[in-house]
Amino acid sequence: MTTTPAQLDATKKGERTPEPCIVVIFGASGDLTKRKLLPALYHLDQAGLLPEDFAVVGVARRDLSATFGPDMQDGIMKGGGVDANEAKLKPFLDRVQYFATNFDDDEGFEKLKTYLAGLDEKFKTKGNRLFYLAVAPEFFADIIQRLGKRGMAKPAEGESHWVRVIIEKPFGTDLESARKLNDDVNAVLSEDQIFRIDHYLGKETVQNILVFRFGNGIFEPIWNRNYIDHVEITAAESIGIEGRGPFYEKAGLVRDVLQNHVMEVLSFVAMEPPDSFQANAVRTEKLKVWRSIEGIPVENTVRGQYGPGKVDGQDAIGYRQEERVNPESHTETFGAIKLEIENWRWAGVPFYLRAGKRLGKRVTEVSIVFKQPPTHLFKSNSSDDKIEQNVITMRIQPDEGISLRFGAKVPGPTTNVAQVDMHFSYAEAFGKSSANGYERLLLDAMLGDGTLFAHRDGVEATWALFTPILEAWAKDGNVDFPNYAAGSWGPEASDKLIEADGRSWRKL
Ligand SMILES: NC(=O)C1=CN([C@@H]2O[C@H](COP(=O)(O)OP(=O)(O)OC[C@H]3O[C@@H](n4cnc5c(N)ncnc54)[C@H](OP(=O)(O)O)[C@@H]3O)[C@@H](O)[C@H]2O)C=CC1
Ligand SMILES: O=C1O[C@H](COP(=O)(O)O)[C@@H](O)[C@H](O)[C@H]1O
Repeated sequence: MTTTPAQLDATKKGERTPEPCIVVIFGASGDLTKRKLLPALYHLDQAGLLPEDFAVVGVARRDLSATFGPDMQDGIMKGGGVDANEAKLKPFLDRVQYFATNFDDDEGFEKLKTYLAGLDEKFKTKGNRLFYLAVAPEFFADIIQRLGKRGMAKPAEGESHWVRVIIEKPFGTDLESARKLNDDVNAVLSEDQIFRIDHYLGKETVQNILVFRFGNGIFEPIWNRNYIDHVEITAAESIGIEGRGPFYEKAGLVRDVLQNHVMEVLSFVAMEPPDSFQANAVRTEKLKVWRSIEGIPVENTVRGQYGPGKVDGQDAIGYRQEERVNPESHTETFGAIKLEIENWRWAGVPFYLRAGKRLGKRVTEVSIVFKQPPTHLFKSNSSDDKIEQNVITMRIQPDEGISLRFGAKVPGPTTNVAQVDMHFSYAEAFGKSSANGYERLLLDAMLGDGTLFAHRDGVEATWALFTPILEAWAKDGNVDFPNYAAGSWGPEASDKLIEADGRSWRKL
């Protein structure tokens, strides 16, 4: 991870160094732990951002005690794309331990409690715990209940250590299940102990949306219905479901990406300035955005599923041909919606959101498309002599950066206008970073800072928007899937959704 001078300064001053603690990862042998969590912890270690007194304990079902070290080395270096040699990894791996238990084994939890207490002695971790639930959602409530039952979820009277729990997504599958999960979790833990993770909030470029808007004086005055024609958010992936058939069959694109990642990004684009960058202030403003969306009519939604096609010049199979997927599956792998935020700033400005698997390329970006100038003074270089609109594009990934598209005079004896781009690139300005979003969020959770985590009300507010759509889709079995070819930009209906308003998706 490239560490910026500011980060290092903060670290030297001890401002961002957590207290001693043990990070306990449930689901230690899983895909997420190998590909994202251990690499992120290793990056933090290399950047000097972890406390000196620190340990990681992986918990899973299989007995991997003997092989966990080498397995993890392999996982970190290959799965996480970490560029490190054994000598650099060793001191980190010495602090990574493994504990085998079944999640439904009460006795296993009792033993885990004793084991962690032993590690406190060895690593001087003072009883502080960050539990990370990197497990299938059906285990979230169960594990928390067992922690509660064994006295592991809260410090006892007179004890001064802390206990925090990171919960992975998806947080519920609809409004009702999200409410139930919130109730179950809140029965054991107080809200300030709960860190509902959405790794998009850990991405530098997502956080930079707030810095761009509220850390500069020039953008906010035009960030409203008076100047903005519409907003587009695209989260396109070229990959398919990567062997996660059973998970994806139950989830689908809306539950996997739209309800969480895309709605989080939307809230940063649309929220009012919070009165501070503290968790409660930010959460309050995000919530107001979601609550100002007065429902999304099903006519303003499009669903799709990829069929066979070509991605990056290679043949790609269709979703229904993927392993462990129903050959007649109705699960959506693409979603597009149009919504409006009924508040003073945004009334009348449509937001078009789309996300999907196996699209033309991997790109996540937000485009703010401004209104046309009031008169047509110059000749445009475009074939239809159309007045182009200014666009601010915030590229979340890859090629992270921001660009402003505007008209410029084409050199020559006529006064023709062509569209040009002014571009800021993260990599050019700050160097390349391999951070995956989890570094920042793990660090924040160790520090007890919930600003970049989802809150109970927020999760329920976004589910309240998507549950009726999912229910309407489930009732209407009349789907014509597959309806887009792998490697394309989604179903035709997605283009029609925006074209019906005389607009079109930006070419990416
Ligand atoms: N993978 C990803 O890219 C992403 C994942 N997530 C979320 O993270 C969570 C984990 O996902 P992922 O890592 O892919 O899942 P995996 O299926 O790869 O891993 C599941 C883990 O849970 C353990 N486990 C399962 N059942 C039990 C049990 N009864 N007792 C003890 N251990 C058990 C497994 O251990 P064992 O090997 O011993 O069976 C394994 O370590 C999910 O909620 C997912 O939605 C979120 C974003 C991205
Ligand atoms: O949570 C998830 O996110 C990934 C996309 O994350 P990114 O950081 O690679 O953009 C998605 O592929 C996966 O299906 C989903 O579960």
